[in-house]
Amino acid sequence: MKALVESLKASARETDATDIRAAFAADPNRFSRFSTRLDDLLFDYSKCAVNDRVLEGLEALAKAAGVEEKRDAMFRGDIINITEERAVLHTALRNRGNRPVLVGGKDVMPDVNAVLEAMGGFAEDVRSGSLKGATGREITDVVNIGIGGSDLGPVMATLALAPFHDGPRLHFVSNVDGAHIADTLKLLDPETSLFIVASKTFTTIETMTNAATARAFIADKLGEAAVGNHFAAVSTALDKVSAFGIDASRVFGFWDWVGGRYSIWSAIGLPLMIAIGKKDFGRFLDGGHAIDEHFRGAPVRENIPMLLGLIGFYHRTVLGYPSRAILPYDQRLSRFPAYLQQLDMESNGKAVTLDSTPVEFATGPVVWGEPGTNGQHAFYQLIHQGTDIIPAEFMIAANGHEKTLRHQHELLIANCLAQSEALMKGRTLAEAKAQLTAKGMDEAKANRIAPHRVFTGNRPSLTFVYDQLDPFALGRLIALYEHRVFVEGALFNINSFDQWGVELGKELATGLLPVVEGKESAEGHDSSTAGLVAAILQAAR
Ligand SMILES: O=P(O)(O)OC[C@H]1O[C@H](O)[C@H](O)[C@@H](O)[C@@H]1O
Repeated sequence: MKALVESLKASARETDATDIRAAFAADPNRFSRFSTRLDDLLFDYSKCAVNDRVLEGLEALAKAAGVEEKRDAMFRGDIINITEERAVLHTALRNRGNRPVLVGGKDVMPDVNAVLEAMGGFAEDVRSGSLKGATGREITDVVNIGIGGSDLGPVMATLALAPFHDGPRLHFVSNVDGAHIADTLKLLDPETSLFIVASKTFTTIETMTNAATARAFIADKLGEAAVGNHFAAVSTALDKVSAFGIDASRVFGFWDWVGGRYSIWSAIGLPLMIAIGKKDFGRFLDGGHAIDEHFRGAPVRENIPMLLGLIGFYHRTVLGYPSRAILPYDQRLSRFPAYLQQLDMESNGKAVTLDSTPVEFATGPVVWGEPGTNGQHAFYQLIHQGTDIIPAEFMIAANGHEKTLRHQHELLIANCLAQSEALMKGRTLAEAKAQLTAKGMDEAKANRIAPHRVFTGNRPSLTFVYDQLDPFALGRLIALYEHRVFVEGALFNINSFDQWGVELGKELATGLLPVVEGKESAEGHDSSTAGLVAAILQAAR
């Protein structure tokens, strides 16, 4: 693999692959050669630093890394999460054709369908008002209490699908910071509120603490006996849920073969289903399934997640670009970058291979972003003229939902396309100077100012265009990125499905709590930690 990566570096150098501007000038068909479509979804990667030779090299790399075999092993239900000894089957949750999926010889589909059915019944009862609070009033507000994978997916998707939201109001509480739940509870009437405690493990301290606060809110206002009417839970740890006192009829399970950051398709999606209804949630699953079928069947050069992964690997590992910016020109995708941060960085932020040896090259990039056009007025300066090259990933709908505001949508589109054009084309020193002198600036001043107005160009970007952001389109987008992360993880030869990196901080926080509470001394901690604790305790009221 290392040798293949080196030869890709050489091909990029020898073929001037990073001179994207020259590639466009030389080939009027570049767009049609380096873009592909799946129904209304267009994927344009012509503004990336690729050419045929590079793509051939990347295909060879994918073969050598066994990406397709690894993909098939995932869909088959092999134990590919080797450190946790689990299958990885979020795809079974959206397996709309009901093709049998075996785990330990047993088809999981009947259980998957049973939970989906139960969620549907519960969601529709909440939405129709037939499910009532303890005092007989309808539910107007649903609060999801969860964090990480038990929060980001539902938050992101609920915002994304606002035009389809016709159920009760939704709120999300994740942070252990008491401010989060306090600010939320202020908005609620306990008689008409329903809390969903969402936690795969049902041990996460943030979620358990917030759930206890919510429980007290109901018990204090409506009495202990009312708690059951105002809570539901989603978890794989059903024994722990029953200990919390939530009735089995309001508990929705999932399985250890669903990773937290891949769990929006499972019962973790319950808040989204309550917001948009069972039918639209089904369309969301359909979108994910469409990508699964595409990922399994399409040849590499038409396979969007495969291309996305290969190009991602190429930019990151071969060309050494340290981060990628996710820039949806879609305000409703405002939390999509945060969602992808967990998906990508928790999956591929690893430095040990599946053979338990250190990796030989750079793995997952830093993932970040904000919706356009807002980002343009904040951090795009650095993307255009900073010293790092940051591949940008744009996404835009051909149609907004606001029919009477088509003009605003046209402005949005123009801005999105202009950014990728500017990143690719840039502005030379001669062009910058000519612009200044044309405005009447004298030669000496123009020489001084022009360098500040130079854009190197050749900054890679890729663009997704879809018809409109609806449940199907969102499901498709998420699944595309899931499989992209999979392809990159397969090339890195790492386990994309564990997350040991989050453990140490949790362990130390548990150890520090008694010190922060003033019950134990800070002895044994480093002087910075001890000094910070002392300062806080001194100021504590
Ligand atoms: O769903 P839970 O078990 O409460 O876990 C919530 C989150 O916390 C952990 O620390 C993991 O890093 C995440 O992958 C997970 O999504």
